[in-house]
Amino acid sequence: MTGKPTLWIRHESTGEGRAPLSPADAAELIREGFRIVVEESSSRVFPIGEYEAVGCLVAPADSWPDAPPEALVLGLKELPAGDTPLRDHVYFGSAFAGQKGADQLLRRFTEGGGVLYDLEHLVDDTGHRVAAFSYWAGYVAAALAVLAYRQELPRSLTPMSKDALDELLRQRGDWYRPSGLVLGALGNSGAGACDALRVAGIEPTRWDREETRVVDKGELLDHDIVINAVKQRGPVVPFLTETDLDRPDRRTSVIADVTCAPSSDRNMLPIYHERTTWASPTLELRGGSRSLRLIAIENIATLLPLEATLAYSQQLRPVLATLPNGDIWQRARDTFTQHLPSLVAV
Ligand SMILES: NC(=O)c1ccc[n+]([C@@H]2O[C@H](COP(=O)([O-])OP(=O)(O)OC[C@H]3O[C@@H](n4cnc5c(N)ncnc54)[C@H](O)[C@@H]3O)[C@@H](O)[C@H]2O)c1
Repeated sequence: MTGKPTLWIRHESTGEGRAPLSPADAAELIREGFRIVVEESSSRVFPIGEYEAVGCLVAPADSWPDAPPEALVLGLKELPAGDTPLRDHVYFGSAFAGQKGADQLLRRFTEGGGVLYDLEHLVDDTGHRVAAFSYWAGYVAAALAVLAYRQELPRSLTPMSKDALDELLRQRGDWYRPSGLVLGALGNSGAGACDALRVAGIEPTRWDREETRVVDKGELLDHDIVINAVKQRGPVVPFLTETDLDRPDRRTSVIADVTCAPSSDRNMLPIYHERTTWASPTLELRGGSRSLRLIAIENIATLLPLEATLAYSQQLRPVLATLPNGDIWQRARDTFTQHLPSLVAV
């Protein structure tokens, strides 16, 4: 890429309501000289007219394979299955950690002469991700944990507005107020989790690195609700293991794990093996009178597509503005290239 690329925002074939860029941020990039094409979408939280009104061009849903060669396709979630060669694409490709189908996907990029700029790997010079859905992931996780605690979790969870979620969350009446602990409280997800608990009338106990130098498991499990929003970069000593769940002094009855990485060596809560889902948001870890339920949903911020998109887009826009040759993009290209040699071995 040399000059500013055309940004081509694709429809999310997974039915995702979030988008990588809001109409307001698209308008800003257009003012900075970008040409932006937006595909029509039945699932996106913003109607296509809002993009059109700020000067974006409109294309039919799923027409990105025919985008002009200079276009940089921008999306969030996985592509529809296929084997056609791919050109430059920005999205969560999930292909750099040996995931299922990763080699085939990377091969499609090499065949098409394209680069996969993985949103997970857009990092600054200290290695920090430049855009993430963290705050709203923490918010939703804590909100669902409170609702699960109160046995008020809606049967089927579908995207909603923050007002609607907060309305569910606000404590009515003078019932017992559960206690809540947020692990990783000083981080982005942690901040969201704390805010959601406060909406529910719960002032959270906030633990971060300082408070977990030596983990007091008794104190940890003395909270009705525990939210794990910790981010670890290497192998860890877990906060809890399976046997801790049977401690007679356990008060905790709902754990929400924002981290959601049961098979990772960075998992601070090796107490479950499968994530939970929108269709089945809680997993019973212990039953009976001392029940314990877990919530661990990937892409959990999808429940609030508007807030999640606005926050994400605000972080991504200044990074997009540095295309094509900003350091972040150069680093992302290097990351892509570094993951290609594994293809030679297959
Ligand atoms: N489920 C989802 O949809 C979803 C979405 C976004 C982020 N996440 C995950 O949420 C987690 C947090 O992400 P983030 O962006 O908020 O990270 P962050 O870097 O903003 O915050 C992480 C916090 O964890 C703290 N921490 C690290 N080690 C700790 C320890 N041993 N004890 C206590 N605190 C510790 C850090 O000091 C920091 O405050 C990550 O694992 C991320 O992958 C999940």
